[in-house]
Amino acid sequence: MQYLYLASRSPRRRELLQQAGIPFRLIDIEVDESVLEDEAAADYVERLARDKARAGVASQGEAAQSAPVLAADTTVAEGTHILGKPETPAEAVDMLMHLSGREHTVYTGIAMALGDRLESRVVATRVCFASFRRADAERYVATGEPMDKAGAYGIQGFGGVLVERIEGSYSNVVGLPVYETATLAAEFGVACWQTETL
Ligand SMILES: Cc1cn([C@H]2C[C@H](O)[C@@H](COP(=O)(O)OP(=O)(O)OP(=O)(O)O)O2)c(=O)[nH]c1=O
Repeated sequence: MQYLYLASRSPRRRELLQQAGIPFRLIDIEVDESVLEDEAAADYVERLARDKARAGVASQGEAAQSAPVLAADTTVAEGTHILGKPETPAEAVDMLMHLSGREHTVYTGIAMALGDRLESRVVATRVCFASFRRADAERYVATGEPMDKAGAYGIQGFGGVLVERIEGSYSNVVGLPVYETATLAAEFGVACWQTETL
C-alpha cells in the first residue's frame, strides 16, 4: 500500500489528508520556527516546511526510506507583517483588529522528502476580512478558537464569520492545500483517492 509519513501535530492537516484519501502514519518532530530578519512570508513557510520534512527523514532513519515524509507550515501576511500564532488573548485581539476590514494573504509551504530527495511548493490565498469592532474581536477570542492558529483565526470554525471572501484555495487557509499536496504526493508515488486506510 502507498502511504506517507505526516510530520505534523495539526489535527486540521490530518483531516485534509484523509479528505484526499492519502493514507499516512504520524511522526513527531521539533524545529525552530523563528522568522529570519527581512524574511518574506512565502520564503519563511517554504523554509520551515523543508526543515520539518528533513527533520522527519532524520527521525525515521531507515524506515523513512520506505515512504516519503510530508510537512507543512502556514502563516498569515499583511503587507510586510507576518502574523504567526498569538501568544496571549490580548495579542490575538490586536492581530484580529489589524486584519479587520483589510485583505491579507495566507501562505502554506508544503514539502516532501524521501532519502536525499526534497521538493517543496508555496500556495497563496487572498482573504478579505469584514470590518468588525474590538468588542467582536474580544468575543471571538473568548471562544478560545484563535489561540493555536496563525493570524488568530480559523476560517473552518467560528472565524468563518469574519471572512467576506477568499481568492484561491480554501484548504490552503486551513493548513494544507489539498490539490497541490495530492500532486506532490503523486510525484513521490503516493496516489490520492485510496479507499483503504492504514
Ligand atoms: C489562517 C488559519 C490558520 N489555521 C492554522 C493552520 C495551522 O495548523 C496553524 C499554523 O501553524 P503551523 O505552524 O503551520 O502548524 P501547527 O503548529 O499547527 O502544526 P505542525 O507544525 O505540527 O504541522 O494555523 C487554521 O486552522 N485556520 C485558519 O483559517
